[in-house]
Amino acid sequence: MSNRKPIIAGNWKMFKTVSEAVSFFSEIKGKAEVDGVESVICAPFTTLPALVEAAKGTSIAIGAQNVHFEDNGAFTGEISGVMLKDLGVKYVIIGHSERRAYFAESDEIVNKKVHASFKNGLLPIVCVGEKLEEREAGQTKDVCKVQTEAAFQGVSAAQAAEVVIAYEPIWAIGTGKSSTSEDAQDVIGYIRGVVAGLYDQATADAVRIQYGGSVKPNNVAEYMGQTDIDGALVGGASLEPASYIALVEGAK
Ligand SMILES: O=C(CO)COP(=O)(O)O
Repeated sequence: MSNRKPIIAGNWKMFKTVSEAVSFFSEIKGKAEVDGVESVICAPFTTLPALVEAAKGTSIAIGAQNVHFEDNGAFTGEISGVMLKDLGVKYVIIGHSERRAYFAESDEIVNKKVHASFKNGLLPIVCVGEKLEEREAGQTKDVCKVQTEAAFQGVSAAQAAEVVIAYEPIWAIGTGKSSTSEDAQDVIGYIRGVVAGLYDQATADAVRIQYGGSVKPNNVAEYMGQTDIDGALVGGASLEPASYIALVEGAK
């Protein structure tokens, strides 16, 4: 039905110095490169120049974990899409639940960042997902719908087709309590339907949707076996070279 290319993205969060990042990369080079699977490392800003350099001539893409929505200006401590593009970064994670929770990132800011990404030739990985109490209250799909619709506001169909969505139930992040693959498929299939409602079925069929939350080498294949799950956004298990390589291999 679709020819979506599976995409495994490691989200290192606030881990690794430049030398640790370069050493990691030298170990995954040639290994976390599997035909038919896209491999992306989303790393701290400080490591990006070295990683982009190390990734030259490989099929591994480099991503950032945040971007400011303005191109430049008096925004102390922020990094813009212009700066990331200049480095050679391809992807940027937007709206991770940790940024929503600890840095007051609203749906509106997420949307502005999605626009800033496209303006600067970066591809957004937009994170959506419910809190435990929202899940228990039966609000999972409603929460994902609101977050997805907000993120895509004013985004053209051609751009939308290039967005990667990461469905990350917050209660599954870093807890070892992963969603079952059936539950993840249920929500991700629903999110695809939300995109179809905003655009059309062809656009929705083009969008890649990852699952994230305690994905490990031993469960990645199970998620990948589901119709609508096109990859994984992985925190903890992306930090060790052998584990990251196994994730990419498991996504074949
Ligand atoms: O937040 C995540 C990826 O963005 C998931 O983290 P873990 O894989 O450590 O649960």
